[in-house]
Amino acid sequence: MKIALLGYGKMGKTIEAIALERGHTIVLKTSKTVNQAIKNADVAIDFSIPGAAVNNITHCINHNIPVIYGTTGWLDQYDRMVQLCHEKQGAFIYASNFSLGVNIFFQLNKSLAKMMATLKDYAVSLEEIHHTQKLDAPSGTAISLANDIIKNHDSYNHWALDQNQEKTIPITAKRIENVAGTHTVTYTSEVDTLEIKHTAHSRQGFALGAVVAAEWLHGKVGVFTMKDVLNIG
Ligand SMILES: NC(=O)C1=CN([C@@H]2O[C@H](COP(=O)(O)OP(=O)(O)OC[C@H]3O[C@@H](n4cnc5c(N)ncnc54)[C@H](OP(=O)(O)O)[C@@H]3O)[C@@H](O)[C@H]2O)C=CC1
Ligand SMILES: O=C(O)C1=N[C@H](C(=O)O)C[C@H](O)C1
Repeated sequence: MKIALLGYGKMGKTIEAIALERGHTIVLKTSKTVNQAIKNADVAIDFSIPGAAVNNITHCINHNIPVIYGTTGWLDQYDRMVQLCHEKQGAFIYASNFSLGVNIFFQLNKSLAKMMATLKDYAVSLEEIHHTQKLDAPSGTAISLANDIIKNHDSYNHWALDQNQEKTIPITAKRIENVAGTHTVTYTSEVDTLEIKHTAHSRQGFALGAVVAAEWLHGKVGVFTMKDVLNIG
């Protein structure tokens, strides 16, 4: 496949290496606003900045280029982009986390939330740890985990960063040099604590997942998720 990389930073470079290993060609790599050169691509993979989301996704969909979207911190515009994709019969996948491990962790989190919903003595909290260059907090993955708990546990209807309020899942975001991404979901009662945790050892898992998603999306029309790509859940 001919791939356009929108955002050529830490993730863009990791994706390039994996895409080349898997026999793909990189026809565009840019850290600037998307331009006409994208029209040669079979698929675009975007790991850039939240402020570029609407422009980059719109540009790709208007040029009939399927989009794999990994940038986090822009979800207030998600429904608008989904609508555009349907209107133009484009192809689009957003995932807060493309790694296989985290997508299995998402399923565990949902099952655990269903089980814990009847055990009212336990309070849930989330912690995410990332490298110090990360622009957004909480992480997109932590937001996905929190939203999945809210859907499956009737004691919660909001999440909030560093706040303990009624019916609200508190999220703590820590920034430590060189941490690729660690997420922990904790249920605590007076008598014990139950935790599930995912630790990324590098960016390889995210990058491989994004390339696998691009291979899967090529030739399809519609809005999909990693659950469709990995056929889980
Ligand atoms: N979904 C997932 O699985 C994962 C998601 N992410 C997310 O991906 C994003 C990027 O992460 P990371 O690679 O670590 O960040 P980096 O800061 O290393 O890279 C971002 C790149 O985007 C460039 N850029 C800035 N403006 C634009 C624009 N308008 N169009 C295209 N590129 C632009 C930046 O250029 P310059 O430096 O010149 O400003 C930079 O090269 C983040 O939102 C992060 O949360 C990260 C890992 C996994
Ligand atoms: O910025 C990162 O690095 C990461 N961002 C994603 C997120 O916000 O959840 C995914 C992963 O945790 C790494």
